Amino acid sequence: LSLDTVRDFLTREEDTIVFSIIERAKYPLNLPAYEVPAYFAGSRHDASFAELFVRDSEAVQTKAGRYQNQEEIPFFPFRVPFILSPSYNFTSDLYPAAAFVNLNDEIWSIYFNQFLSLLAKNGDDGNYAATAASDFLCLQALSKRINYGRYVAEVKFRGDPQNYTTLIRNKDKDALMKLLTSESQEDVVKRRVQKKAMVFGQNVTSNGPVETGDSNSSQASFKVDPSLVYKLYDQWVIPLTKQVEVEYLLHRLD
Ligand SMILES: O=C(O)C(=O)C[C@]1(C(=O)O)C=C[C@@H](O)C=C1
Repeated sequence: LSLDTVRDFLTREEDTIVFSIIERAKYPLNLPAYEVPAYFAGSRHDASFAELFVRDSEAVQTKAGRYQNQEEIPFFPFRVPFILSPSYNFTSDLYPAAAFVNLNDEIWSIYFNQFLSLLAKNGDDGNYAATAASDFLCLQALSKRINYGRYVAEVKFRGDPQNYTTLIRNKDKDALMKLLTSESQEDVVKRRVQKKAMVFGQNVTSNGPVETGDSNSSQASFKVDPSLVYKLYDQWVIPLTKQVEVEYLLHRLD
């Protein structure tokens, strides 16, 4: 585990995030998937269709062993007596007492309450299950990336244990945030994801050159507005990753 390898991981995860939001943008908003039907209120199904879809999908993937690797954390943890996949002895580089840190609740809420209406066009085509399936992929990709802040923080702690230890003992969140921040790196990340949205989301035809999205071409030629992907990282993904890093560090000496 080194700063280079964790950054390589975050870079590769960008592809998954961009592809998954391009897929979600195929469908209109499909609002009924996110509302709790009145006839469910108070019952054990008191949740939106999208939530029920994620719960059941995660239950299947938990049984299949998906969360045996600590890199991924389910939104709805689910206990199973045994798992179906061949066993594998995952080692973890995380500090055990801090490994639980995650921001899945915040990710869930931002995705449904703030991001989705910026991504999907208004409308309802009834494809609720396909829509929820693509939401699930977006949520998994975002969760994996943001909660990977635990690994980034572990690397940073090991690289400078003395300074981090002092700040952790003082529970100085602001100073921890400052010490782990690299504004130049954040800038690289945001510009790169915007470019990925242009490259992965361009319209490809069999003849003529590949359209490269320069800043003059209209945004309508991209499947997802590249500036929305920039905003996703600028306002949510990077700040939440940093919050995960701080929370992890606060438990790093427990
Ligand atoms: O690459 C790092 O050093 C990270 O901590 C990750 C990250 C990010 O979310 O991309 C977060 C904080 C830093 O300011 C820079 C980048």
